[in-house]
Amino acid sequence: MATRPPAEGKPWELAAHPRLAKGTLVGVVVLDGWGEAPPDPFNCIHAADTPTLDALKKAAPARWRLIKAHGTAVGLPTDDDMGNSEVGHNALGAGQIYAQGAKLVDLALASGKIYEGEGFKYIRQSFDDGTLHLIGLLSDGGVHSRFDQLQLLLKGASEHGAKRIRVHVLTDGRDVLDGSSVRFVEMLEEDLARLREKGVDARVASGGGRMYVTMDRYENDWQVVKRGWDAHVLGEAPHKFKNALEAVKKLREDPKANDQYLPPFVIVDESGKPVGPIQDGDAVVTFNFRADRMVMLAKALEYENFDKFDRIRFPKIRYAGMLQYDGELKLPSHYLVAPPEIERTSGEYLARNGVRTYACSETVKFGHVTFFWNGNRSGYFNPSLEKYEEIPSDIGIPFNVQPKMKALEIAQKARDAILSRKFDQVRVNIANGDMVGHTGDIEATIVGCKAADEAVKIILDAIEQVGGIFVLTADHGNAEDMAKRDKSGKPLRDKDGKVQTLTSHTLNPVSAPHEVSRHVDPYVLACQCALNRVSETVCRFQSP
Ligand SMILES: O=C(O)[C@@H](CO)OP(=O)(O)O
Ligand SMILES: [Mn+2]
Ligand SMILES: [Mn+2]
Repeated sequence: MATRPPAEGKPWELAAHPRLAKGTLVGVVVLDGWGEAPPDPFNCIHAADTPTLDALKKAAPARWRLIKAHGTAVGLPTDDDMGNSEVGHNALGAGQIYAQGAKLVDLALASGKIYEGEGFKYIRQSFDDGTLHLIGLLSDGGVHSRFDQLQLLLKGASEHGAKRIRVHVLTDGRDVLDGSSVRFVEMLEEDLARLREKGVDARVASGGGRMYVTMDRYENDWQVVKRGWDAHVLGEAPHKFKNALEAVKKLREDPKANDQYLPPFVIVDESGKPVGPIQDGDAVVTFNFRADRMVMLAKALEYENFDKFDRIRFPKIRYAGMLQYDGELKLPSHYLVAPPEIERTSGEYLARNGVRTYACSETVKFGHVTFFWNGNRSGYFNPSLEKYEEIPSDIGIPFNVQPKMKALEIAQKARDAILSRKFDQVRVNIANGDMVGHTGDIEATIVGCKAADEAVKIILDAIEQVGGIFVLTADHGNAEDMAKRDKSGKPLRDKDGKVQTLTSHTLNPVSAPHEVSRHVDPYVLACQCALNRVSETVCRFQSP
């Protein structure tokens, strides 16, 4: 049980809902990456055939409202920050807004407190005799990491005694434009050159594309992490270069190259020796603040007993995460910045009130409706009341090739869970808008959105059969805008006149229902005026 004693004066018991009978099933459907934007050829949701959602909105337009899912509304540093799954599902699951990792790291860096914390003191013990390795996403996307934070950390670590630094870079192309890896590596190399002028031996040591190297999540494919381990830790990769700029430029010469999927590479010296494998006595920091895509690497770096792949060598290092990524596993045990303490989540309320819940998605989004939903805690609150079901995602096939993903399978599982009447809350994440949207393939994203709509129909039909209610919403935008735009909203074109593809999330709002029933007379959600209120309402609907 991940439950804690009640905070002083705050009982866990939920008050009865004024109108909704106890035992009414509540379906919660999160359409991942499904924002609201005007009709436009680059709005895949609009272009797709989505009769279920169209009918819902057309039948009762007043029941729908737009809610913000980006920026400060979900705890991000500024309103220029696009939404993402972690902050979206944290907000939905917790029913409250917390200053998120990005913001907490900003504050710790600005105040210098990051260098006074336990985590930094711990890794600093390696600075005299060992190397400091920084591993993370090289990007200013602000979803998993930020380039300016890496810059500050490099500067601060060297000022606090790091004499030898190796950076292991994961190229992005998902939260930022494809091809921008070259510019980020150039900027990083300039910073490292400045550090070298000051006598710090600082270099890039290895790298690869985030989706192919290191940053897998929810144990979808350990081979991704193994490729990263081999390059970062062992100094072994199929591609070897003299410096990182040459690496990304050369690897991008392949006409099919894509920053998200660059192969692993290591940087070698004149004699062909890797410049920065991780050795006994070194310090390692994973500088992403976001949890999901760092947990697997953190396990490989921290766990003595580990059988997911053959590590070949398990160096004795001092390892710290930028944040602690998993509050239940306390992983990693050392971290530079304390994560948001997401307390009293709806999942915990439901468990403490005897409400039975079922959560389901496919692997690539499974932790969104479990781990993120529960405030970045793995595991159940009360296994006798909860069932979490994972549909294995396709491995090794890009999602634009299989854009329907597992939408149908998720819907069928949810339908069975609803009709079984064994659960009071059934929540799912349907991944297509987001995962196919990230590929930048417009045709495929349109197919994916249609599949998501079909899945919604199956789930809502089942809810209707048992007389339940539903909350249908999204965590942030993605598929509704696939074009990079100028300030006036006009699509930007590259030098060949082609519209620049937007693979990232957006700043667009998402829709959420005011009222949550297709058939029962309207139950106006008491306090659903912002994303952060949805889950609180879900709790209250289910109160005994
Ligand atoms: O794939 C991911 O890691 C992010 C984008 O970086 O997407 P989401 O927040 O939807 O999971
Ligand atoms: Mn998402
Ligand atoms: Mn996404």
